[in-house]
Amino acid sequence: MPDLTRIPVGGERPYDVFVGPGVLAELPTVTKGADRAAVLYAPPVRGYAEQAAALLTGSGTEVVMVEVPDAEAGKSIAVAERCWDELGRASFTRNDVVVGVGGGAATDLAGFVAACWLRGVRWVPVSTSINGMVDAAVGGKTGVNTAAGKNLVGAFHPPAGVLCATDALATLPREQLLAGMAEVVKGGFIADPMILDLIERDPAAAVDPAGPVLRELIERKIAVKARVVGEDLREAGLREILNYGHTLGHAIERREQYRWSHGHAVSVGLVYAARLSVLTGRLDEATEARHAAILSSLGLPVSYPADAWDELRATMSVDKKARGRALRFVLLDGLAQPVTVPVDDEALLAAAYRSVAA
Ligand SMILES: NC(=O)c1ccc[n+]([C@@H]2O[C@H](COP(=O)([O-])OP(=O)(O)OC[C@H]3O[C@@H](n4cnc5c(N)ncnc54)[C@H](O)[C@@H]3O)[C@@H](O)[C@H]2O)c1
Ligand SMILES: O=C(O)C(=O)C[C@@H](O)[C@H](O)[C@H](O)COP(=O)(O)O
Ligand SMILES: [Zn+2]
Repeated sequence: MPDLTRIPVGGERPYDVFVGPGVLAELPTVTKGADRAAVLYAPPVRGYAEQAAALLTGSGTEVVMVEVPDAEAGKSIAVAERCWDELGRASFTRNDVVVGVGGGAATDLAGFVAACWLRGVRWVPVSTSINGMVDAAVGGKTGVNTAAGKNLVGAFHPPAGVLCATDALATLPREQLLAGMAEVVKGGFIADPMILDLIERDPAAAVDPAGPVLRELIERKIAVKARVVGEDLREAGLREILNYGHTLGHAIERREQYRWSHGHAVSVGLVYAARLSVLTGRLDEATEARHAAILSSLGLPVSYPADAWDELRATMSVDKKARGRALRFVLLDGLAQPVTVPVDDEALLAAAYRSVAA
């Protein structure tokens, strides 16, 4: 029997997240009833996608394999259109299912392809990266990037179930594993401080894919996300807290033309958001200092070039939380007390940037 944890996600279309080694065996159950499955994957996880395909074929499902460009290069309308062509060629119907295998980029794309095909077919992310497991695969936010910015085109389309393949972490490049920890740390600051305690106690154990601490951290962060998206799928309010650190983070990703990983950009964005929380009179400096200390202990970046501010500030204006001309930030009123507030004081925004300016 595989050692799996089940984390339920509520809301109008509830589903389960399964976490653990051997979780792929659940795929035929989660896709039950589909005549066809399109398995979308990027080259680094081809072997894993082939295992998924073999299981589906073995359970009587016809499989179409669709290899997509890796990482952010796959999150484009052009790639999505190629996937829809494949679904058309395979005569995909509303009875069929899209399976996305890989990191957050592959599952964001797969979910978006599924959300649009026939105005919405079932989909299942099989997540193979930390970022994917603790964040991207859970919650039904799907989408692609455009020239205007990150994730600006997409849909809320909850999956039929989520499989977090912790055994796949053995092949995840170390840098990607560490990058994924930025979203885990985010979860600690906005909702579950035990995450921070566990990392501070032993940062090396926290990123050991063979040890129990990383598994606990993954499950804790999934539980945070499950609680939030179960209550507010469409980001009408509460869900915005999951964007802590992302206003600046997304701007950095775009400025770097996605050569920086999402997690690295979010890491800098978290330090910035913490400083802004202090400057707006909300957060104490000790909690602010924990941000950079914890992120640095995991080998994550906490600074960015000083001369980039003007460009980053301009990009932040297309952040999805903005309303009219006003930027809105997720800040902390204290540990695990996130709030979304408008900040229109340009001097304050620039002053907060000095905390990350290298
Ligand atoms: N939808 C959401 O709610 C949400 C949440 C967080 C992040 N995201 C998105 O997720 C993306 C970041 O996800 P990511 O950090 O997983 O990056 P990624 O998907 O780009 O994966 C990073 C790299 O690791 C490779 N990889 C993944 N799993 C592997 C494995 N087991 N073995 C070997 N290689 C493996 C990938 O192919 C890629 O080369 C961003 O596009 C971000 O916007 C979305
Ligand atoms: O699930 C959410 O909601 C999040 O904000 C989680 C983020 O970590 C994630 O990067 C998400 O893709 C960002 O969403 P966006 O709407 O700001 O693009
Ligand atoms: Zn994120």
